[in-house]
Amino acid sequence: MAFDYESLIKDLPDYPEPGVVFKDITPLLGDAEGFRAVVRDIAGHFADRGVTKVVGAEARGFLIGAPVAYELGVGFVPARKPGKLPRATRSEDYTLEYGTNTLEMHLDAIEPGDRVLLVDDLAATGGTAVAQARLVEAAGAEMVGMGFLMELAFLKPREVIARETDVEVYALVKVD
Ligand SMILES: O=P(O)(O)OC[C@H]1O[C@H](OP(=O)(O)OP(=O)(O)O)[C@H](O)[C@@H]1O
Ligand SMILES: Nc1ncnc2[nH]cnc12
Repeated sequence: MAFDYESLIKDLPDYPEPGVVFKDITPLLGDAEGFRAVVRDIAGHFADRGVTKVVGAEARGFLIGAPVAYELGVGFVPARKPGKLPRATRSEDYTLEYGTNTLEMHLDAIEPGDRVLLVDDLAATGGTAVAQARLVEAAGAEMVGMGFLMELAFLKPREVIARETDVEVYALVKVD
């Protein structure tokens, strides 16, 4: 039977600002069986796509993206908030449900010919995913898919992502 992810994702109304219902995944991450199921489900879904790198955004994208990369047997590339990566970077600005931000990636982290899977805990507006897709494409590599634990479907992230790239978007939990 499929794991009941939703029972371990807690809703916090009006966090971090009024009107936003924050999805807290820390109970799921803290559950050995649930955490392993998330990682194996996303990695298994993309296992036969020739992925050579997994990209994940600071901070929650690291928590799921890095173990998915390990499970797939490929490298992990961090997309970080400004000023955190020590060498030359590319950067992209983006908007999200509660503000704006910038993500940076090392110039040499991804090469032409790489086949990249993006992994994150959640797609809300889709802005964070689009910023990462732009960084991957600017490096001359190919996006092969996006895997999320959760999709806030009412914010229509798939529409925003589809304007940028036609890769498959896979989400374990859909919130309408
Ligand atoms: O689809 P979007 O509207 O772009 O939102 C999704 C992003 O928002 C959250 O990260 P956040 O920027 O809050 O940073 P954190 O992981 O450091 O908490 C989440 O982990 C996703 O990366
Ligand atoms: N509602 C939400 N809950 C948790 N993380 C988020 N990132 C963007 N929107 C979010």
